[in-house]
Amino acid sequence: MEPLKSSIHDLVMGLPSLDVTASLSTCFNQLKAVMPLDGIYINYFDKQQRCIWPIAQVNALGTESQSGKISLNTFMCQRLTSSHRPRMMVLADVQDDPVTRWVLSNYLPQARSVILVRLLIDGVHCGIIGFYSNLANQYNDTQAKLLQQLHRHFALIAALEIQQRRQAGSNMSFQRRGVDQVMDTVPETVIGEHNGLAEVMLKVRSVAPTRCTVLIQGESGVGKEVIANAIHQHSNSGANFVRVNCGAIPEHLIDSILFGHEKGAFTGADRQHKGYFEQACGGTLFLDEIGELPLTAQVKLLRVLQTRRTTRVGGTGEISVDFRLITATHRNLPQMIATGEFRQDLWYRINLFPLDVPPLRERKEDIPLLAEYFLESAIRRLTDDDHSGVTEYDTEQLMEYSWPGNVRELQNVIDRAVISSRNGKLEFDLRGEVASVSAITSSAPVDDIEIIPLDTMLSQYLHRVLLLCHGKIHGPGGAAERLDVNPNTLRSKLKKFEII
Ligand SMILES: Nc1ncnc2c1ncn2[C@@H]1O[C@H](COP(=O)(O)OP(=O)(O)OP(=O)(O)O)[C@@H](O)[C@H]1O
Repeated sequence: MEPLKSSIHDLVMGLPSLDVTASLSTCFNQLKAVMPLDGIYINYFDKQQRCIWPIAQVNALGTESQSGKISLNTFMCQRLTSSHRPRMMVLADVQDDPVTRWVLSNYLPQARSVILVRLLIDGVHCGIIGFYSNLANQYNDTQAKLLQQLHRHFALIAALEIQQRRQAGSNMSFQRRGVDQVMDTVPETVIGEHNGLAEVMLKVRSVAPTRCTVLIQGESGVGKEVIANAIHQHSNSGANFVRVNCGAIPEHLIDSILFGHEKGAFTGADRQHKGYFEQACGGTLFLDEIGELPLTAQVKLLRVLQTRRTTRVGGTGEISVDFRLITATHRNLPQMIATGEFRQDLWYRINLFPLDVPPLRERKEDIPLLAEYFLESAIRRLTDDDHSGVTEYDTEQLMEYSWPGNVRELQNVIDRAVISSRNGKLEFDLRGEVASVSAITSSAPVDDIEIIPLDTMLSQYLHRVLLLCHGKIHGPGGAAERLDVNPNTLRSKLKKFEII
């Protein structure tokens, strides 16, 4: 331990610079010779905005000043500001502390064991400096106590750095707020990108800059749209991302919506409308639920992909359209080709780079991070109350469930838990599916049950639900909302059972 002690003594006496990257670099070079160390990072805790601002980090490749922010939920903020949180912590594994696990999963997923030294100014927590190794179980309390001597220097640096950033970009936080609003619909970061979605994201990064056509496949609610968005973001094109839900366009409007129309092309066309192909020019066109596109529209889409030209309804001239195409479906397209519901030639055109997004039950390691992310978003959107956060017991429960509705179902379960929480304590109801089935059968005496095929049962049940909802599928009070399923999923089931 002596070498570490004397190195830290030298550092405390001799860190002359108030420049953050220079200070981190000096520390890293001296300390890595006397303790296990793969990197050091420093970040700032912003209580008002309930987030962490990464400031800088150093590793064997050099130093890096950082930007961006990591949102925290109420539970995480409470943990950080709690007077019980020790001034330094030794984590044998980052998994041992939910806040550190969340923060590092965003930008240092390789870190395993960490010494955290809190940076306090006038006793107020303003951030941390973290010393990490990529291996678990590398540190002890003696090392942590020695490293704690560096906290004053880095607390000062963190405070100065944040002050400078605030002055330099008083409109930066405004811009970030804009991004946050977008995050509530399509998240900027893909949760699980370093865990259960690591392989998918590897493909995303390699295909993104190529403008190659991508077909994203996966069950309903797995995050296909999130992946499509990530491809667009990693392509750095900066141009439009136009999403079209093919299942949501009424069949008689498909032409005018995809291709656009000229003024007067039909009754009610009181002005010219640019179609989605035109709107996506120079950027990305994302055709979601492509399996729902009727055959007539499939033929027209194929023609656009072959010629890269479209004609507006009621128009005469052809318009060149240049866009990157991403499609997605939860349907089995080869099976649809076999039954004549999907054109094989179109499938060849769109299936250039297939990307499969695995269901949540096959990547359960993502559940804790997703739960924390959704909880934070639900609290922000739905309540002003404080919440206890996701306890270890809750996480176990969430991990045991099979999530037939995938990530979307997890998000709904968390929203419901926040809405129905009492005294800030969350209660997860994972019996949604079971409850509705028992509601149908409970009216019949047990020994009187006629066993019928599941599909017949489902078809009859959906038929009754639709009658109850006066035929309304989409929107408030509609069958999809009452059944808590995606309207497109419901629509395809209703079509399958020939109810609509
Ligand atoms: N990896 C992820 N990180 C953060 N949020 C996610 C992730 N995956 C899914 N979500 C969220 O879950 C919900 C469902 O995701 P999304 O709409 O992308 O699924 P989908 O596969 O396109 O569903 P569908 O087939 O029904 O269209 C969305 O609110 C999305 O923001």
